[in-house]
Amino acid sequence: MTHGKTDEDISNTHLSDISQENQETPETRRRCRTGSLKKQPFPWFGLDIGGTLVKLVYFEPLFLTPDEEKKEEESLKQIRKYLTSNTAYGTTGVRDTHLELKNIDLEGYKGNLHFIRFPTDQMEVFMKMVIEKQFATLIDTFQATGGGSYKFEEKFHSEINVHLNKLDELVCLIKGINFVDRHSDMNGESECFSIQNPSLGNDQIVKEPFDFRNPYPYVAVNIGSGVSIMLVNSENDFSRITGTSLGGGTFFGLCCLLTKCKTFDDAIELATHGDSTKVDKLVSDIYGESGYTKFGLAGSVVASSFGKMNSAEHREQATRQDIAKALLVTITNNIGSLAINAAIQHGVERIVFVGNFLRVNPISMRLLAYAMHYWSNGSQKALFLEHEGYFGAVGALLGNVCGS
Ligand SMILES: Nc1ncnc2c1ncn2[C@@H]1O[C@H](COP(=O)(O)OP(=O)(O)OP(=O)(O)O)[C@@H](O)[C@H]1O
Ligand SMILES: CC(C)(CO)[C@@H](O)C(=O)NCCC(=O)O
Repeated sequence: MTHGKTDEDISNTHLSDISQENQETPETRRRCRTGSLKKQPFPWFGLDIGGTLVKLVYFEPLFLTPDEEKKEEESLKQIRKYLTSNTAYGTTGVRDTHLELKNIDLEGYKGNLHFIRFPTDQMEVFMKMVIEKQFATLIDTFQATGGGSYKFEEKFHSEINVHLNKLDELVCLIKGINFVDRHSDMNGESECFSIQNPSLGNDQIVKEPFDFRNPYPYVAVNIGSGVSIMLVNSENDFSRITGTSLGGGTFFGLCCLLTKCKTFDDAIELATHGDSTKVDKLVSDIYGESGYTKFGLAGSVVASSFGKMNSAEHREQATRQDIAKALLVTITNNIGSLAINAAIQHGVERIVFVGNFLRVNPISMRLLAYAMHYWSNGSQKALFLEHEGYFGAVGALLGNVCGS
């Protein structure tokens, strides 16, 4: 939970505040006189430097006019080629090709939007790439959001002479959600989906397209390293209502600690083959099979997460897979509980879950969908978006120095 915060701390934010954090340099002022992304020189990037992952969104313009083609410097062509012809950068950078948005319209240009991520602790490698691939000869300012835009600002400036133009992470997130939802069905798929029959006992999910064109109000739950929960009243009006430090970073961190797994994908793979009931104490373990009927707690409900691990016998029986699954269930259910309370408190029906914790993670999606349905008697609905953790970076791309 967000501890020690007063109502005054929970401030309403407007998208027009997007450039409040900007510390303009003479150069950024010069470049943005016109107030339009279109007038920014290519390449167009949006950077979201999070607590665990950096997300980089790159707009690849198609169909440049002959004049623009002629003017396109050789180094710009090289950047375009490097980013669009590779799917891996160094040993840790990945381009999520399945998320590429083709032929989208941006400020009068048609182009493809590419989605790239790498671990935040590999920032040195990214900065080396910026130098080697001559990004810095073409742009001197990255539109950047996330806590790392503050943390790394000085390093970028002093080491590679690149400015980070800081944009608020939650403003970028909401702006990015809105933009991607409106542009992504060009690939023939619905960006927004719910989960069919989430109560089914297995971890497979069947996605059901959801029309997100008129979504307001909705609760947005961003599950990154930590979790932020926002009430979104309209595209330009939202507030952060609560959050929790028990997020994706907690799952991954504890899983590394307890199972010795090395990657997030391995942690999810372990969980896929685990049985959390070997680790958690259920209501049936306390009350017997019938559960605590007087207060509607079925025997299958978790009474105490990790509650069996005080017993040496149970510890011996629990596998790495069981522990990974119990961790995933624990963290997911806790987030689900905060989300449903927030939605009920504010009388909101739609709860949109985003963030990279949901990457390759159908188990959590199903659990969240089930929990929203179960705890609200069907009146609240969990929604998910295909581009999961990339909305902040998209918002940064759109929110150039002058606002867009
Ligand atoms: N390849 C990966 N490496 C590490 N974590 C991953 C990976 N893929 C998914 N995750 C999960 O996603 C989480 C990070 O999500 P996300 O990128 O949305 O947040 P962030 O921006 O880094 O964090 P925050 O917003 O709290 O600063 C990790 O904590 C982990 O649970
Ligand atoms: C600190 C941020 C906003 C960084 O993205 C995120 O990790 C978060 O919302 N953490 C939870 C903080 C809290 O509300 O307890």
